[in-house]
Amino acid sequence: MASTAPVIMRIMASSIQTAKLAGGIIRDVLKQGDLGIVDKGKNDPQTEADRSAQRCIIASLTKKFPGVKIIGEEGGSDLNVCDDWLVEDLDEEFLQKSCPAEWRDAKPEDFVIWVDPLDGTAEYTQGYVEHVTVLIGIAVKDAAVGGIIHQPFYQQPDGELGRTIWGLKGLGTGGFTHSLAPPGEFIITTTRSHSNALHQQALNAFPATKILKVGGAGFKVLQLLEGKAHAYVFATPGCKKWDTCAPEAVLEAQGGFLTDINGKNYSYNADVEHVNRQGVLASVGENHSELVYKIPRKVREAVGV
Ligand SMILES: Nc1ncnc2c1ncn2[C@@H]1O[C@H](COP(=O)(O)O)[C@@H](OP(=O)(O)O)[C@H]1O
Ligand SMILES: [Mg+2]
Ligand SMILES: [Mg+2]
Ligand SMILES: [Mg+2]
Repeated sequence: MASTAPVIMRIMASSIQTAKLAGGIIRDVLKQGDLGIVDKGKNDPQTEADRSAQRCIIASLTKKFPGVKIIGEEGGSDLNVCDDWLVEDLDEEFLQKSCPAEWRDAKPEDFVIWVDPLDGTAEYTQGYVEHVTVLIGIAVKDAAVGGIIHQPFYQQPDGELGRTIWGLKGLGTGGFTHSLAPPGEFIITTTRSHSNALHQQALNAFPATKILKVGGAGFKVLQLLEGKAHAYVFATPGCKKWDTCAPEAVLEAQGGFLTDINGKNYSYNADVEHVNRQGVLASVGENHSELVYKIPRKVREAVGV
């Protein structure tokens, strides 16, 4: 099965296993205590966990899929890793599923894998570990098609740490229970560490009954999927393609939308600009275009159409 399944199914099944190992590395760095924080820019920390998790993910996926382009947040990594960090196995349960017809013939050169080894780094360094996710996004040509969102610090009912959520357009999602957000309320989830005046102007335009400020694009999209919020608003540049590729694919595989603040999906081919200049707007579905029109024109003009 493993060697005959379509490439996209093998990439997804391998990414599920790889995200789990990366999650273990992230827990280990925290346990050992020295985070090795480096500032990449204003409000843009990188830790030993970001660096090590990226090496594990990119080394494992490069070895398994040598013809596939992989782009990681932390830049060029040393792929010479110990055997313990090389993930060989595929998630067998996922491999049993049937590949949607539209992706069956996609070839290695059609893919770009966008890797955010640790989403929510600021929160990780501040102890809000439940906001942390590992994101592996799978694009085919321009579109975000598949995604893995792994939560290293999610506590399972049996006490085990870690949960892995996946989504593939045309197939569906797995690893969590989908819920609808409370009707009669309008709850927005948004950044807790990258706000600015422009973003605040957009937030003020929504009739929100509650605003949740949490870290990470992955965690915010999980809040939409689990019915904790109705919309994710980030009306300024700052997020990058590795932040949104996996969350977009998982959310849209569940019937939601993740777009820029003009309602347009981003492109995820290998040549695109990494920054999502037109911000992020995500919702669980039915009224996405109404949300787009709530954002003031001034904000829209400031980020460019
Ligand atoms: N102004 C900014 N500068 C740098 N990174 C930003 C940013 N705004 C958002 N991001 C990145 O987008 C992701 C989600 O941000 P937020 O938690 O504020 O919603 C984070 O990913 P990382 O933690 O992977 O770097 C964060 O660093
Ligand atoms: Mg970062
Ligand atoms: Mg990120
Ligand atoms: Mg990151």
